[in-house]
Amino acid sequence: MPRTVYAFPSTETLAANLRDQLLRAQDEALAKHDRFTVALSGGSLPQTLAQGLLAHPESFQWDKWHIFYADERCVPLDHADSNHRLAREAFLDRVPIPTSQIHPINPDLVDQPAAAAEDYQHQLMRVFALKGAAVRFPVFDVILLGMGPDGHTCSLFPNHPLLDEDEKWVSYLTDSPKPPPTRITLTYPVVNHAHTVIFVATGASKQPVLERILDRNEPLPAGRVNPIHGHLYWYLDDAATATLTQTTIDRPSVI
Ligand SMILES: O=C(O)[C@H](O)[C@@H](O)[C@H](O)[C@H](O)COP(=O)(O)O
Repeated sequence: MPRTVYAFPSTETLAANLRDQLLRAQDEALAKHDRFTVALSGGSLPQTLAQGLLAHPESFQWDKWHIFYADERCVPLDHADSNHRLAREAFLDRVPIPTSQIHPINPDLVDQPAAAAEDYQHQLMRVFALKGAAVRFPVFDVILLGMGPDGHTCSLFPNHPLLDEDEKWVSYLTDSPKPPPTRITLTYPVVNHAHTVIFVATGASKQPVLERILDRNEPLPAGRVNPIHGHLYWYLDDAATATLTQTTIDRPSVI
């Protein structure tokens, strides 16, 4: 798997370069098929995306975008803990993606996580409409991920049995060590079939976990993201990377 680790001097420059990469990914996707499929996580990611995307929204073909969530908390869609609400407030409400192409969890199933995960897999199946038995997993054009201080990504937490899921596209958990406890998440096979996976992590608080994952190759959940046919990018800032000593870091000229 090809891997590129970028460090930028600020969140602003990171966001602008990320926008540029998403534009290239969108154009590449639309040259192949008539849609651009993106999965988003929560945390600070939607705000960082907003900083880049909303500065030049006219560059994008929003009517081709399909938004899914890399993970979601099983709460009503307008709840303060909802990743969908976070993304809407950050940028989705301000770009013309057709509502039918933004895919939150089914709000009627937030009290039934197993059914919510199954329903979400069906939402994915409808968009990806896989043909042929050989195609087992959807291929997202881009999956955008954050990473917690414990190395979790999506809702894949250290030492959790979900790390071994190799069949389902979407799983659920009721024992997330980070509240709220009940969530659904994309599984490794889906993340690792994506065309492009991008981690975004900024700030000095990420130094210890980045040392473990990038310098020491510890198999924490984020470190186990390994796209089979795709490219893995780390979008980091100088603060996050300051203590890395073993990792080759690309410092592109910023746009
Ligand atoms: O579901 C969650 O609990 C969060 O979404 C979480 O997974 C977040 O993405 C990471 O902790 C990174 O968060 P930051 O981007 O804020 O560092």
